[in-house]
Amino acid sequence: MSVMLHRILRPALKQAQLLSAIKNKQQLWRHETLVSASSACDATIRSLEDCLEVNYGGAPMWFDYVWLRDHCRSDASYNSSTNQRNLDTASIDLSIRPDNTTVQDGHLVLTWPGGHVSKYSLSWLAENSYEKNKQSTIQPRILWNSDTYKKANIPSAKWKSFMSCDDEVKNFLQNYLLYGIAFVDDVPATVEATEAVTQRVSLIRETTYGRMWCFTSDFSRGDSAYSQLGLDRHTDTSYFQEPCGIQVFHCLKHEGTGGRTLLVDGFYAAEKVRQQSPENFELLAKVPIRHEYIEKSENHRNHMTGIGPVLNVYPWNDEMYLIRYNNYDRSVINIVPHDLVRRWYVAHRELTNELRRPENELWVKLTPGKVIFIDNWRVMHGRDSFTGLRQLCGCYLTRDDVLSSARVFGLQA
Ligand SMILES: C[N+](C)(C)CCCC[C@H](N)C(=O)O
Ligand SMILES: O=C(O)CCC(=O)C(=O)O
Ligand SMILES: [Fe+2]
Repeated sequence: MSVMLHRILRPALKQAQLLSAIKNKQQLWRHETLVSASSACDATIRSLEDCLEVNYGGAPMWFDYVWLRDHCRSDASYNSSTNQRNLDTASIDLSIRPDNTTVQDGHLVLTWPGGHVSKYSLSWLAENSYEKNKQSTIQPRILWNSDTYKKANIPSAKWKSFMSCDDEVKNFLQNYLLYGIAFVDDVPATVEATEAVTQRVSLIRETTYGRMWCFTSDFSRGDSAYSQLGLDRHTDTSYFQEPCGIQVFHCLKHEGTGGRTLLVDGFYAAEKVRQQSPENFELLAKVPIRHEYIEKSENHRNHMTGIGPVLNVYPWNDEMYLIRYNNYDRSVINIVPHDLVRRWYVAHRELTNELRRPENELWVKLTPGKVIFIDNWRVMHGRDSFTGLRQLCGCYLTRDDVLSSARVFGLQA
C-alpha cells in the first residue's frame, strides 16, 4: 500500500480499531466492580468507570456520562416545545458521574452531584444508542436495474390529486425516497404548471441556470446540455460544493427524433463495486475529485468548483448518500499523488463498467404532461442525441426541504 493510500485510508482503519475496541469493552469490563445493578422493565443497568451499560431489549448499550448529562430532557436542560437545548454543554464537568442510578417505570433516573435529576425513557435511549444506529439506515432504499424497476410497477402521481391531496404527495415522496425517481402525469405542458407541481414538494433552488429554466439546443449557455448531442449518464452540478439534491424535468415539446432520457441507479452500480472490490469502493469514497464549470460568454461568467469523492458514505454505518459522477465536468486531477492516480482510474473504470451495463439502463421518453423528479445525489441521467425542436423545462430543488417535507409526512429520510 502506498504511503498516500495509507494516509487516506488511515482514518478508516482507526475507526475500525475504535469499533473493535468498543466491542471488546464488554469483555474488559466483565471483571470490573458492579457499582450498581438494578432490574425493572427487563432492563439491567451497570455503572462502569466511564459510562453506563444498559441492557434493554436483548442487547447491551453504552452511554457516556457526559453524553447523558448533555441529553437530559428536564425543563431546565431542554425546551421540549422548541426541541432545543437549554443547557450550556460547556458547563458540564467532563468527569461527571451520577450519584444515584435507578430504573423506574420504564425510565432511567439519574441523580447528579448537586442534586439535579435526569430521566430518560428506556425506549428513547434504545432509539438513540450508538449500537442501534450503527445498524440502522438513515434512508431505506430499493436499488434497481431496468428490469426490477419496471417489475415494481410504481404508479405515477396524477396532476389533479397531486395538487389537492396530501396523501398523493406522501405516496409520491415515498416512491421518490425508495427509488430515487418519481413521476407526476397529466401536468399541463407549461412552465407555470411545472413550477406549481414542484412547489407541492419543496422549495426551488435557484442557480446560475435560473430558478425555473426552459432550455433547448440553442447554445445559449456554455454547456453541452444546450445542444442536440447525446449525453452519457451523469449527475448535475457536481461542481457545486453541495450538488443540487433534486432535478425536475418536463419536456414541453419535441418535434423530431431521438432525445430519450436515460436513467441509471448509481447506488446499485456502486454497491456492485463494493461487493466485487472493496478496495476500489474505498478509493472512490476517499480520493478527492474536483469538478468545474467555467463559462465565459457575453452574458454569463461563471467559475464553479466542487471537491469531493465520487462516493460519499456515512462513516458509522457505511451507508452511501451521495455520488458525484460527471465525466464532462470532472476537472484536472492534481490533488492526488501519482501512485494513487492509476488505482483511482481502475476503480473509476469498474464503476463505469457497472453504470454502463445495458441491464442497468432505464430509458424513458419524456412527453408533455410527464414530470420527472430525479434524486441527483443517487440516480444518473443522460439522453440520446436528437433532431428537431426539443424544449425542456424544469428546476433544481433544495434537498433539505424535500427531505423535510418527507419527514413531516412521517416518512424515514
Ligand atoms: C439543467 N440545465 C439545463 C439547466 C443545466 C444543465 C447543466 C449541465 C452541466 N453540465 C451539469 O451537469 O451540471
Ligand atoms: O436534455 C436532456 O434530456 C437532459 C440534459 C441534461 O443532462 C441536463 O439538462 O442536465
Ligand atoms: Fe444533466
